[in-house]
Amino acid sequence: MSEIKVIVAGPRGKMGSEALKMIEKQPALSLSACIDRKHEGRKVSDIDGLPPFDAVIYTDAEACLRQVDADVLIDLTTPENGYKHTKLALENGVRPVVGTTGFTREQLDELMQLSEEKKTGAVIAPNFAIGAVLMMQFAKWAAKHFPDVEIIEKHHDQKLDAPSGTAVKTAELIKEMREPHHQGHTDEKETLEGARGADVEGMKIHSMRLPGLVAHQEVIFGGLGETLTVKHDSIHRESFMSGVKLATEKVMDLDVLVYGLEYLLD
Ligand SMILES: NC(=O)C1=CN([C@@H]2O[C@H](COP(=O)(O)OP(=O)(O)OC[C@H]3O[C@@H](n4cnc5c(N)ncnc54)[C@H](OP(=O)(O)O)[C@@H]3O)[C@@H](O)[C@H]2O)C=CC1
Ligand SMILES: O=C(O)C1=N[C@H](C(=O)O)C[C@H](O)C1
Repeated sequence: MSEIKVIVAGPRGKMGSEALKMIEKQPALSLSACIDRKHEGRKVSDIDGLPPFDAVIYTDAEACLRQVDADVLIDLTTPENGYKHTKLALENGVRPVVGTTGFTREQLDELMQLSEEKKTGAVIAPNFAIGAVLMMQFAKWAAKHFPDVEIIEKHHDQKLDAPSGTAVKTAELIKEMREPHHQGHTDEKETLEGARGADVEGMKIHSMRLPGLVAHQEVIFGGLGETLTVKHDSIHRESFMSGVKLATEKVMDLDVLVYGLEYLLD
């Protein structure tokens, strides 16, 4: 396999900096450039705490994606910027691998259509941790037998989007197995607004944000006289990196956008 040339957007972030460390360890990947909000024209190696790459930092994403010779854009930024970068990448023939969450359904549909039009593969994965992908698949399976379900996701307090991309994706997978229906007492009333969480066709999603947390989710199913809990914890962001690497390699063979790492697992 020839070397895959990568641009990373968000290199100073919690995930972006972890992605740079992963690229540094992979002989099959090379860093062509970074997209950041700061440090125009400087080398990555000039920035405190980042690995010693000679790759140059661009603050203008469009200029970067037009000018730099790259195969893949890894985006780990914010919902608004991640969407813009993904669109620009597709328009410039660079394959996006997107971990950024918080895109709307309309944005995802638009990006899928653009990817198809441009015949440029893309991966948008709300969670790159293999354990989290399995947790979502197990939850989908369980929903066939346990239609009453609530999702509790817990994250660090710097997270911008709620519910998490993982919780949204989990609810979408469960929806494929579960008929919409009300859960709980039909006369139930919230005496404090929001007490029952967000509602997706009757199932509930609860989002917790606290310092000290990384990324955690429980999917709790209730049946007659029993409950089943499917649970996943990322306790370090290196948990996401084997998935980022896999997506970066596999996107080279795609000509459509896939939403979820499960499509790339054997
Ligand atoms: N799919 C997955 O497995 C995972 C996804 N995520 C998602 O990844 C994203 C990043 O998460 P995380 O690393 O924790 O967040 P951070 O806030 O730590 O990092 C985001 C980085 O993006 C930078 N940034 C903001 N705007 C721009 C821009 N226009 N161009 C380039 N860089 C920009 C920020 O810079 P500054 O600090 O100066 O604002 C910051 O360095 C989130 O959407 C999160 O939900 C997180 C973990 C796993
Ligand atoms: O912001 C995070 O940290 C995470 N975001 C993703 C999400 O929204 O699901 C993935 C993981 O949960 C960590």
